[in-house]
Parts: sequence; structure tokens; C-alpha cells
Amino acid sequence: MALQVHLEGEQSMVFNEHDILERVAVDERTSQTMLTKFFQMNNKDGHAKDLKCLYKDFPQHFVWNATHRIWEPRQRRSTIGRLTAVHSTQGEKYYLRMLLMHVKGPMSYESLKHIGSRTASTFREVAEILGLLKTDDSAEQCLLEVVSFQMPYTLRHLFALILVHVVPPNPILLWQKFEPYLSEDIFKDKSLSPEQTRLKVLQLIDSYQQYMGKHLADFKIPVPNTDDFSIQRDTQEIEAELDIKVSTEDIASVALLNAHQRFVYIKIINSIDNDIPGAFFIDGSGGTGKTFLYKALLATVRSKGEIALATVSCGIAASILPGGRTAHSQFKIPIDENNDSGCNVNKQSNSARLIKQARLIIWDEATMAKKYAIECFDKLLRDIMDSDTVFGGKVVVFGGDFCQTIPVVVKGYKEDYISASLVKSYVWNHLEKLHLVENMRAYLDKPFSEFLLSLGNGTLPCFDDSRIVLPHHLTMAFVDDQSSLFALINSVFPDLTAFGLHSLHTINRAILTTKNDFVYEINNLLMTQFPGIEHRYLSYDETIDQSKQAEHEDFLHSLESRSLPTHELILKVNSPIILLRNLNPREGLCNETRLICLGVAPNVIHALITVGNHTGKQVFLPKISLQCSNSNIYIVPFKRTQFPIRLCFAMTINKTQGQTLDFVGLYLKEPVFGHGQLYVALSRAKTANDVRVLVKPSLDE
Ligand SMILES: Nc1ncnc2c1ncn2[C@@H]1O[C@H](COP(=O)(O)OP(=O)(O)OP(=O)(O)O)[C@@H](O)[C@H]1O
Repeated sequence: MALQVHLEGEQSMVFNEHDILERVAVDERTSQTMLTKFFQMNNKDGHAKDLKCLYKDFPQHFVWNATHRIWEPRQRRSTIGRLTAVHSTQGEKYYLRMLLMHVKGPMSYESLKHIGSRTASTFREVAEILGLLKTDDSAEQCLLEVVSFQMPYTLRHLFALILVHVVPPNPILLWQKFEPYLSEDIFKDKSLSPEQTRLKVLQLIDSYQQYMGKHLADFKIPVPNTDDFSIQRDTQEIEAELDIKVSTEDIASVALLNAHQRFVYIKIINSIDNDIPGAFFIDGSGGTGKTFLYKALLATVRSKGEIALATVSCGIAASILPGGRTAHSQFKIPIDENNDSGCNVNKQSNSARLIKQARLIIWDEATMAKKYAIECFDKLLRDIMDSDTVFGGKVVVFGGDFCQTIPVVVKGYKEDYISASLVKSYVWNHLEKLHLVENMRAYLDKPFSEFLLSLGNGTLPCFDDSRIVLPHHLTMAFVDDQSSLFALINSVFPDLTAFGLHSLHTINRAILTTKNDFVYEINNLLMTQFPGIEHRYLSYDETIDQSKQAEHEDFLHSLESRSLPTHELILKVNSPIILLRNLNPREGLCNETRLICLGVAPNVIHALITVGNHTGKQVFLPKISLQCSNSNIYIVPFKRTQFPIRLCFAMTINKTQGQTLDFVGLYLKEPVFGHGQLYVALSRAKTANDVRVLVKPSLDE
């Protein structure tokens, strides 16, 4: 059903040739339109008031009587409403349409201009305040909102992040405007001249950007032309590695290694100490202490003042290891595997020097990497080391668990997954296989640990070829969709106010499920119960080809993808959120990092990191433009400007790989479909008491 859109007093009116125009103009009946009557209904009609719906959804509940020009309650058949198209050149009418698409239950044209305590003078202004328009000053607004926190260290990180991910139109102006705030703490050092202070601040920002693959010069920010700056640039990558703090806990972990871990540890350290080339693969199922062992190895090498590179196939696991980075960013492996140019590391570069100096290179979750990436890495090392030996004769340690997730091949079959994986590479036969077998995560619960082992190895008895029976004490009885889901929610989150205490025990609980649709359903449900005031953020969506914008705008807002934030993001202070992009893995901001939302402002979110090595760190997140990595899945390629986050009371199973959770609620509305998904989900818990599984029986059961 087409719904009229017009500015106040600018509706089309139908009248007869002989009608007297003065009368027509004041005739209430002919001047009423679907839109003016929609406003009236929201004012006066009890049902419409309760519904408080969007204009486009109104025809689902009311039907337009064209003769009497009134909305009447709908008796039958639901209809989908569509607002008539308005081109962006039509100014205020275009912005009015935009607001009608997003503001629920408006009572008049005027009411659309009220936002909280403010009254805007135009619809455009309202659209801008609601974040529906892309503004050139969003980076500046974001920094201004953070300035009041007086945290120059965090502000510098945000500034670096904004330059790389927000790409403001005039970085130099931004620098000039915020230099005093960015320098506040360093300025207090009276031993530094103003020039030296500026140099130091710029060096710091430049060094943060380096891990995002950029430098200040890329943004034309004038860097002092001093030797200090270029020397620092030349050595900063190596110095940053040497500066990684070795925690006393990681040093102490060497003494705690179990017999298998110790065997592997000694073997690897022996290779390093005696300069013996070594290429190892540590195979261990979930919880057998691979990460614990890597930390012990890294601490041992680094505490001797030597370089150990910690890399991982995925962002979140990188943030768990001290100094961890994704292997793709550390070794500059091309994303496109058809690109045969190899790793983008120049043999004379600082990155190559760093790799050459490294005494140990770890690549965790190598089972998730495609064989081509590991082969690129092998070629890079041979080139840098001028050697024909595998991995250039360096000590390289891969690790992973083939029972968990293996490489993702879009729309691929089982054979495609296997043929893309490390085991099918020429490299595989060169790796010395070392095994960890004792489940240290579930060591307090032996029967649970043994159950996980059989599940991972595929040795549990199956019926109907593929189904297994879960032990009774892990499952919850299914009554009906709603009450069973509420029971699961209550067992995982018995007290939602506990999030406000920022206790890690509360934050480290999650409902895991198989599909994003179920994730949205649970997150939305929990958000309605979560205490606090709702803050609503709407994304700005734009087609890459701008000529298609007007035609597709409504459609773009409705698009969902697992790698994109939603068009409408509802947040409350203290709600748990998850990051959707690798903003700066070195600083703990990875795809899948979980955080707590500490505060909200129109252009920035203040949050606390709750997983990995950066737990407890406060960060600020800007809105960024995100393009879906595979635009082909949409009819029209487009970008979405939104905070790169989602709620994470519930998550898909894959998002928790490598993590230990204090409580796992597994919601199986339909059977698990991916390789090792059930195993990954259950093996996040330490004991059987920390798991509850809700399985919805299939219709034939
Ligand atoms: N030797 C040990 N002594 C004490 N605790 C240990 C030991 N080894 C591992 N752990 C603990 O067991 C848990 C699981 O270990 P870890 O995360 O290293 O396993 P993992 O093999 O990396 O698991 P996943 O494959 O699921 O990522 C962690 O809480 C870790 O601290």
C-alpha cells in the first residue's frame, strides 16, 4: 500500500472544476490525507496510541477508507505499507520522509521536531541529531565528547583510531584543534620544550597507528622533520616488541606446566637455546592448555630480552596472548588467495628486520587458517632468512584443534574445507606434531572432561546416524518456546543488575546459539529486561553507487549481516557488547572483543574491555563506515556508518572460540550444523555445573 508523504499544507487535493476554491481550501474532509490522519490517530485513538508504530507499519493495523478519508481498524489480512519515494533534491520533504521511516507514533509535524528537551527548526536538523545523516564533523564531535573525560592517553588512542577508521575530511585541522588536549599530560613535563612535547605526542600517535598499518604521514599531518622522528620510526616496531611487559603470572606459569606441557616446552626452548631449526604443531583439544603453554614460552623468551612474536588466525584469540597480533597483519598476508604476489613485506623493511630477529614465532588457531596463508608465511621466512629450509630455519610453533573450527570456505562443502586446511599443505609433513591431552579447563570435573574428549573425537554413540544423547544433568526440559527460553535466560543471568558491578563473573557468562537470528531474538528480549534508560542509535546507510541511494535507502536499513552492526542499535549503560571489527588488536580492540558499555554520547561509546590481556582497560569507540566484506551477498553494495558493536548477552558459538566462560547456556532451537560447534560450545565451560543446554525437540520427536 502506497502511503502519501507531503509537507504541512502541501498535500494534493482533488476537487471538481466548478467547486469554489476558497471552500475547497478550508474543507476539512478533502484536505485530510493518510499522513495527517495518521498523526491524528496517534493523538486520539487509544489503539493507535498503544501501538505507537511507524507510518509504514500502520496499515498492518488500520485500513484507509478513501471515501471518508479516515483510518479504520483492520479486520482481515495484513498489508505492507510503503512510503512514496521522495528524491533527496526535494529538501525538507526528503528529510520528513526519513523521519517518518524512523520515528514511532508521531502526533504532528511539529512533534517530529522535538528530540528530548530540544526543538529543531528543520526536519534535516532532526535527521542529523538522530544520526540519520552522515556529517563531516562526526570525528570532531566524537573527540569533543571525550575531551571532558580528561584522559589524554586514551584520547590519543582514539585520535589514532579515528584517523585510520573514520577517515575525517581534514586531519590537519583536527590535529590543530585537539593538540592541547592530546598533549595535556606530556605538557606537564617541564623538562620538555613545546617542540619536544609536540614531537613526543606525534610519535605516540604514530606508533599506535603503525599496528593499524598506517602512519601520520598518510594523513598529511606535518611531522617534525627531525632525526629523532625518523630514528624512532625505524626502530619503533622492534622496540615495541622488546617493551612488551612480561607478567609475573606468565613467568610463574612455567613451574605449573603439566607433564605434557612441560615436555613440549622443553623441546621448543631447547631448539631456541641451541639455534636448532624447529617447526612444531601443538595439537590439543579445547582446554588442554595450549594458550597457557604459549604464554609460558613467550614469557621465557621475552624475559631474556629477546623477541618472540605471538600471532593468531583470528582477532579475539590475538587479544588473549600478550603482544598478540593477527598473523595476517603481522606478516601482511594478502586476503585474496588468488593474489600470488605473496606477503607484502619488503626484505629491507623494519617488519622484515623484526621477523629476522625473532627467536620464536607462535601462530595459534592455525587450524582455522587456510593452507595458502601458511604457505605464504613459509615463503616469506625463506626469503627473509635467505634459506631453503622450511620456515627459513626459524623456530615456529603452530597450534590448534581440528575438533573446533576449520577454515571457512564460503558456500563450500566438507571436501572444500578439508582441502583448504593446513593438513593438505606441503608444510604439514614438515611439522613435528606434539600433543596435549589433559583437559585443564575442566580438570575439576573429570567425567565432564572425559565426555568432552569423546565428543571432540567423535566417539560418543550416535543414533539416526548423526544424533547424540546429551547427559541428562546438562540439559533443561523443553516446555514451550517462550517459557523454556526464559528459564535458560534465568539460569545464565539470574541477576541483570550485577552487570553494573562490572564483576568479571557476571560478564563472563553467555548464551550461545547457532544462528544470528536467534542471537538477535535473545539479545532483544534481554534488553527489554535490562535495567536503565534506552539509547537508540540509527545507522547511516549509503549505496556505493550514489545514484542508487534514493531507490534503495529503505531496503538498506532492513539488511542484516553477521559482520555488520544493525541499523537500529539499542544500548543501555552497563550492557555487554561485542566488537565487530579489528580496530586495533594490539590494544585489545579486536573483532569479537567483549566489553561493557560504561557510557553513551551521540558520537562515542565509552566501554570497558572484559576479555583477554587488556581486561579492565577503558576505551572509546567511534562510529565508523563498514562495508560488508562480501558485497555480492547484497543486491546493492553499500556502506553502513554505525558503532561497530552488537549486544552480546547471546552470541553465536564461533565467537567464543579460545575463551573460557564461567557459565554457558546453550540454546539449540535447531540442530547444530557446523563442524565441531557443539564441542566448541560445551568446552568453554569448566564443569558440568556451569552448562545448561536447551534443545527444542524436532517435530518427529
Ligand atoms: N598447567 C596448568 N595449570 C593450571 N591451569 C592451567 C594449566 N594449563 C591450562 N590451565 C588453565 O586451563 C584453562 C584452559 O587452558 P587454555 O585456555 O590454555 O586451553 P586451550 O587449549 O588454549 O583451549 P582452547 O582450545 O579452548 O582455546 C585456562 O583457564 C588455563 O588458565
